[in-house]
Amino acid sequence: MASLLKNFIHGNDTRVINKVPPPIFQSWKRCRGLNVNHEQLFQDDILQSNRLNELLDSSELLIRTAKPILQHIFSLLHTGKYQIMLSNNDGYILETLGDPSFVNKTEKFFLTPGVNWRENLKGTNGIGTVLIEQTPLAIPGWTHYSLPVSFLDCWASPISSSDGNLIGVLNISGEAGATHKHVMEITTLGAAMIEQSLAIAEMQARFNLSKRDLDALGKTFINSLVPVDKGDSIKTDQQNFFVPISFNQTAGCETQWRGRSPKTHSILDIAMRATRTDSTVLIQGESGTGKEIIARTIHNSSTRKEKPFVTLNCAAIPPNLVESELFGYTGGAFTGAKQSGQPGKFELASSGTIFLDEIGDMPFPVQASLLRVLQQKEVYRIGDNKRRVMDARVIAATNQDLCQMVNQGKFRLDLYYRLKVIFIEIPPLRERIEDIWDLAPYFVEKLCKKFGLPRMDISPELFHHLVNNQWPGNVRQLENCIENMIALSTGTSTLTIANLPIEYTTKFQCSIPSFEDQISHQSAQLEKKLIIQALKDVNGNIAAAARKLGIGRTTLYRKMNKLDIVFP
Ligand SMILES: Nc1ncnc2c1ncn2[C@@H]1O[C@H](COP(=O)(O)OP(=O)(O)OP(=O)(O)O)[C@@H](O)[C@H]1O
Repeated sequence: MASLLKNFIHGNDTRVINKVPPPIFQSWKRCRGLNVNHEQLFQDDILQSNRLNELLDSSELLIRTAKPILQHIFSLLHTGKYQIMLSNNDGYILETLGDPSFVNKTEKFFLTPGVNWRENLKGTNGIGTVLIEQTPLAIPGWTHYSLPVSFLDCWASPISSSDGNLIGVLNISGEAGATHKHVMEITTLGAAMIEQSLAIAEMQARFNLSKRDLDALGKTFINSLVPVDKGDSIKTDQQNFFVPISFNQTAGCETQWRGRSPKTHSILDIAMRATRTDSTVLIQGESGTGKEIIARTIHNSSTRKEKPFVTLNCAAIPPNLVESELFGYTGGAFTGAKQSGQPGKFELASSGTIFLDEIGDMPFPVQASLLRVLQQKEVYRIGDNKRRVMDARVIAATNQDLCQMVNQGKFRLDLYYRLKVIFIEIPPLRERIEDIWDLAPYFVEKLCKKFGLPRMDISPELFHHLVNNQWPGNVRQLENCIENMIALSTGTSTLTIANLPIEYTTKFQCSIPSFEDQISHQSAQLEKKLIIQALKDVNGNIAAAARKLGIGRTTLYRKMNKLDIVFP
């Protein structure tokens, strides 16, 4: 393999071009064009300690955010014979972490903070070449343009800020020729984790800043309106002033419903449109996804908001009592009935909203009575023939698949359609994990207030743990987990993984796919991408694609089959 580079340096491009990955070939061309030294590695551009300290200070956020992630990914590199490096977007190494015996070996090759690894200085290498190509790359030892570093196999991935600017590179180096499993995937995942942590940190900073600005703005505004000596009225006006602000911030939605995912946005969008009418709404979603909170949001944002919001959990009361709970009864209507009689939930919800939770558990015979009420807009108490107008808006919720229940004859088709005039499906939290970025800090703030504790932050590692869990109990489980951590915390200002109760750590291990599994999933995706690209490049010619990929035709067919690749 090393002879390929020699051939290239001597100008034999045609011998090399098809045997070297295109980004490496381009990099070699750049290095040759710039006369980068092939035999020696020069000590160009190494920062003196004062300049290095300045650089480390100005990169503090990136380093602080990346450090725990570097430790985490180092723990995943099983043999430990690796060195991880973080560089900035100028190619300067900012931080390194590695196996001490291996680092001893690499130090003399300048893999230390303050050394610049731009491609024009050091030739083809993980940091420098990725800074130019801006894509994850594997740089096997023999592809390094500078011979002295050919003893290293490297993998590197770019790190971008939330606005898409390149801010650095994550590079992992190991001994060339050794067996390296999943290092490319670990590198790209590590870079993605750093990007995610930075986005969270930025968001927290922005939130704190805007809260400070808002407080300052509030004070200025009040001071300019109200004479300073009227302490009480200042307080009242200040409260009034903040009401429209928080109302606007939640896009007109009067119940706090957190979440930034497109799925949550579209749910809120349907919910807000539902407030304009009195049509029945059916909300479907797993337990703890927020069905009740969305029902309350619809009620609180509608013209009915001053009227009652009455809930009936159809699964929580004995089937024989559901009817009397819903419609009420007259005195002595049945054994055990109150002498004075009792209004039903429909009457109690008059002009407001009735929320029928777990509607899938409504007994079949009661479904017919409910349908009648919805159609005729009137209720009769059990044992009574006095007609009462039913003007409550009905919102029903279920965690079962009602359509399937209809097919199985367990739920009435006509009632199903009556309820499903507006349909809202809330996906499980694991399908909208971006929401955790809003939900977790929201619950921390809410629960700190509840327990009378000072504000707390969430460490980036804990955030990663939270966003990587499957949350089978959805938002409720997340809230309970955070409540647990806060309740058991002892004077900490930042919640970390150490605050997770043991049983939760075990649960995390059980419920999330192992890192190995995640990696093999990622590898499969990567493999799929490469195969599709190769097929595209050769217009679907299987033999040519197999040659391009360096595998046999049968293997390619087998892989296409396994990865569901259909290529016309
Ligand atoms: N988007 C959200 N923002 C803030 N809190 C939320 C959100 N979604 C759910 N919650 C909170 O999570 C908990 C569970 O929500 P909710 O009771 O609405 O779920 P549900 O789907 O009705 O559950 P179940 O099916 O078990 O009745 C509540 O404490 C609720 O306040």
